[in-house]
Amino acid sequence: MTTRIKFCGLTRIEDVRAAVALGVDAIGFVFARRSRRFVEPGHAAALRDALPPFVSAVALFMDDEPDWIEQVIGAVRPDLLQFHGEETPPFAARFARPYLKAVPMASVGDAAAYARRYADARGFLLDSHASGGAGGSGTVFDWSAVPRLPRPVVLAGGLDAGNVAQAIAQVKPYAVDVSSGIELAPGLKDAAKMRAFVEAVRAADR
Ligand SMILES: O=C(O)c1ccccc1NCC(=O)[C@H](O)[C@H](O)COP(=O)(O)O
Repeated sequence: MTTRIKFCGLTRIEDVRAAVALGVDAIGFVFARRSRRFVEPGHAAALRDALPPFVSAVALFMDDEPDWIEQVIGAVRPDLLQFHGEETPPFAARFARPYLKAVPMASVGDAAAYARRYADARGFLLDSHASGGAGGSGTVFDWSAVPRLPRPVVLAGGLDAGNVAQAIAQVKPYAVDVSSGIELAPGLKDAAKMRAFVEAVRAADR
């Protein structure tokens, strides 16, 4: 099976173009203001316009106000929302857009029960949320704790070109998601690391 690839936390047009040229499936833009990878909606809209058909734009939020989320949706027209905080299932559903729910694997005891709560989620992004933080920590969690889930699993948290093949072999996720592992600095991606990551995923799929 082909493992889908999402690159997250992009802020520069050259990084978006490089990711598209590598054939990634989705690009994540972070609209949580506390993030070091935050992008203004107007700038993200320009980045989004560089995406060809069949490459998805994903808008990330973390306990943000509904007005802010609506503003971002209006400006960026994301294909998918991604919620990283304590958003409840009704809150996540109120925007009438498909969404992923991030599951904080470092703190959630029963990930399957957690996932069942979010009956409307299109998939679950399993991340470490290291030290009670958000996402994008660059920290791996214990992959043996990944249960069978009723909808697609997007594996995130500390992935890079060196460990993603092992992660795919062990978890067999629908998709992998990376931010820190393809960066020079927060929000600034590295062309060589992006390429190495995609090549490692393709090799793992063969
Ligand atoms: O990236 C952030 O700064 C961030 C802030 C608040 C909520 C979510 C955030 N990022 C989510 C992600 O980018 C993914 O979880 C990520 O791909 C995994 O990150 P990493 O461990 O750095 O690869």
